Amino acid sequence: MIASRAFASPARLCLRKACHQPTWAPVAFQAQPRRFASTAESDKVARFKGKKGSDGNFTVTLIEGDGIGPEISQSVKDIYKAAKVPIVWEPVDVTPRLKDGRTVIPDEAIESVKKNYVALKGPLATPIGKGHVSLNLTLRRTFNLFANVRPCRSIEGYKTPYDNVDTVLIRENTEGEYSGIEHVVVDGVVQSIKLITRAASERVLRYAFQYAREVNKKKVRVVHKATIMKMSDGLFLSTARDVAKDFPDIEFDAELLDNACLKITTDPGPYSDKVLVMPNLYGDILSDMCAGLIGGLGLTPSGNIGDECSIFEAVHGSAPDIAGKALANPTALLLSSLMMLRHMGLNDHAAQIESAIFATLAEGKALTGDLGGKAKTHEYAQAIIDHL
Ligand SMILES: NC(=O)C1=CN([C@@H]2O[C@H](COP(=O)(O)OP(=O)(O)OC[C@H]3O[C@@H](n4cnc5c(N)ncnc54)[C@H](O)[C@@H]3O)[C@@H](O)[C@H]2O)C=CC1
Ligand SMILES: O=C(O)CCC(=O)C(=O)O
Ligand SMILES: [Mg+2]
Repeated sequence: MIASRAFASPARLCLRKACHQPTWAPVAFQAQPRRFASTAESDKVARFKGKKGSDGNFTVTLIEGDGIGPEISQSVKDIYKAAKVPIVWEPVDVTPRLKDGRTVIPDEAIESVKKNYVALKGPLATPIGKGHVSLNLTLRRTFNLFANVRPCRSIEGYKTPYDNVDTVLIRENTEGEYSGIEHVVVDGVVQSIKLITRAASERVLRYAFQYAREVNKKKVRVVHKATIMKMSDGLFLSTARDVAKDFPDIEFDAELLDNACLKITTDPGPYSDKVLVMPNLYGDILSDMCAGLIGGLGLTPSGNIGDECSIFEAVHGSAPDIAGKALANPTALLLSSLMMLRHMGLNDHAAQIESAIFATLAEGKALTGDLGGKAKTHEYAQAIIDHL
């Protein structure tokens, strides 16, 4: 089984006029370090699970996304209809708008997610260099989705050099290397600031420990480079050591990022009893790396979890190289939607669709091109429907 169950207004923080991208203040910046309070209250935070209407249906915001987004979203919609999942989709457009020099998500989309608490999202493309900021990151910051949970598990019947992958990466999702604080120092010299706060670190670390308990993983491991980034990763690591004291039932240790890459690709087995938690960039890269071990980005789901809203999306991007050709594998978005269903407590529907996905993959008759098959996106979705 794929492991599952798994706001503050953005402000402008620009150190120099030459800064070419709108940037953000850390969501919960605290100038003064503080001692850790008792876990009791912070561990009991309500994570809203969606809202059931009087007709018994949940309304869920749907952001279809760019590139392959509409194709894979259609597969999810078709399979959900066939499985009679009690969800009414509320599609929203997140085409960015410029407001006071900042890229913003349209108000209608923000209101929809705030109202429904839960959203499923296809990939959104980000221009390289100049152009709008990442809408993916913008959404995560807008809704304060502080933990990005990325499970990755070998698929039974689909052969890769590894048959024992079962990793869960939890990525700090609001700051770190992706804070977007960049400026030109002088011509030819730019500076990008990796912002780490104790508050945001503590929040995601606590979540990682709670998650480990919930999915019966024995250990939480911080992946870091505090040898080099002594202050930033150092703060993340020392915060982890403090938080670990509040979870005596969960073992805790730490590993350097480069060594973690070597060890996971050599033998992922020893990682199956652990939850790996890390700053933003490391989680982004390691999650694509783990996807490569099980058959690629077409297979790996994720959930962006906040205290109020949560947005579920695949690990992959808009895949412009295959967009519009019905070649995309919708499994990653589908599995993300199953994380969403479990988050909402719709476990039976999740289990039914999950079994149909894994039966279809194991049967191997209707695989998409990324898995060596010839099936079009909708043919693979139909095969899943036939297995329901
Ligand atoms: N969360 C999000 O919405 C993300 C958005 N992006 C954005 O996506 C755009 C494209 O980025 P890339 O670096 O090309 O990464 P990508 O993840 O879109 O694609 C990488 C490779 O994996 C393949 N691939 C990805 N998803 C697949 C699927 N479902 N089925 C079959 N093959 C699949 C693609 O064809 C490509 O060869 C960029 O603008 C990037 O910023 C990238 C990652 C995450
Ligand atoms: O926002 C983007 O363009 C890429 C984000 C990304 O790679 C990820 O969330 O995994
Ligand atoms: Mg990525």
